[in-house]
Amino acid sequence: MKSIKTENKRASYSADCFLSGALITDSKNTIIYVNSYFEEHLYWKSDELVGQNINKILTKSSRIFFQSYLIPTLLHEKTSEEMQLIIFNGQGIKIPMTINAQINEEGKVFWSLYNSSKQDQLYDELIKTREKLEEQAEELKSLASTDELTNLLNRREMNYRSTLLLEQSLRSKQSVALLVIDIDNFKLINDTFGHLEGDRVLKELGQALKSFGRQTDLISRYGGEEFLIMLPDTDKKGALLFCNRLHAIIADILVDNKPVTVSIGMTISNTINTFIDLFTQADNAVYQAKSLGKNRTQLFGDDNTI
Ligand SMILES: Nc1nc2c(ncn2[C@@H]2O[C@H](COP(=O)(O)OP(=O)(O)OP(=O)(O)O)[C@@H](O)[C@H]2O)c(=O)[nH]1
Repeated sequence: MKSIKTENKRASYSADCFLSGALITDSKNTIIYVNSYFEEHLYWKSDELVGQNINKILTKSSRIFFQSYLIPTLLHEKTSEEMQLIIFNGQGIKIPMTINAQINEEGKVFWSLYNSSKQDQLYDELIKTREKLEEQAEELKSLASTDELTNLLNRREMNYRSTLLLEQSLRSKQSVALLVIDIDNFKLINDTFGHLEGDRVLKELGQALKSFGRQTDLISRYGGEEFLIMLPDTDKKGALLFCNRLHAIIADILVDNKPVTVSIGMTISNTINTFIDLFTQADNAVYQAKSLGKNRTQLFGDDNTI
């Protein structure tokens, strides 16, 4: 049995004691009750709202949502929880609110409204944090796959991408060209002009290769002064043309007013080559180019150099 004391205590509480909005509308969507939250926190006086259609406090998009979703849901389910609506406060400012509502048999709807601005801020912050983390992950990925000095692909990334590209090319029966490019007498540049000058040459060569190559070419710094390039969908003729032009643009890089030169070992894939096969062939070819006097391109398996 409830004591009289408890009953009295209950009676002294009302919807005005809660830190959330309470609102009742009738079956014609006319507001018939608002609690004091509306005056204290949303700057609406009770008599400005009671007798008015609920549309008075809803933004345009919220009205559409109210008519097309909320009311049908209430009629069908009798309750509707955690809906997001934007309402105007008495000063005309838009406030995001989370709504719980239930409908009774007479069609009266009992609304409880919670200000969700802080929740929205939290979502915003979560989204920003997630975007930041994604950016950082991208940066890390790029750092892990790029050579710091030249910004070209590093050896590990080149091995990975070349293997993929070669597999695709074998499937589509296209040939690829693999070039090993080795700067001539680079030790002499370092020893005579210092490591910083050597680094400048590496950087400039990296830039030249990048701006010269196509978007689909794989261009890497493979080791100290050795660069590896894979050209998709390229035959012997196209690759030789590429190498000739490469010698010309690299000659624009000067050390002590003299053009830098490179030796290039080149090979063209056939239908059964692996990446290791191709690399070994191009590496042998560059060795041959060096021994034949440097500053030239040597095609693997060919006696002539260019
Ligand atoms: N400045 C600089 N030098 C590097 C870097 N990595 C490797 N090297 C230098 O590159 C030089 C390569 O020398 P070698 O392998 O003898 O080749 P080379 O002098 O070009 O001789 P050839 O290949 O026969 O023309 C060495 O002196 C290395 O120290 C780097 O990141 N920066």
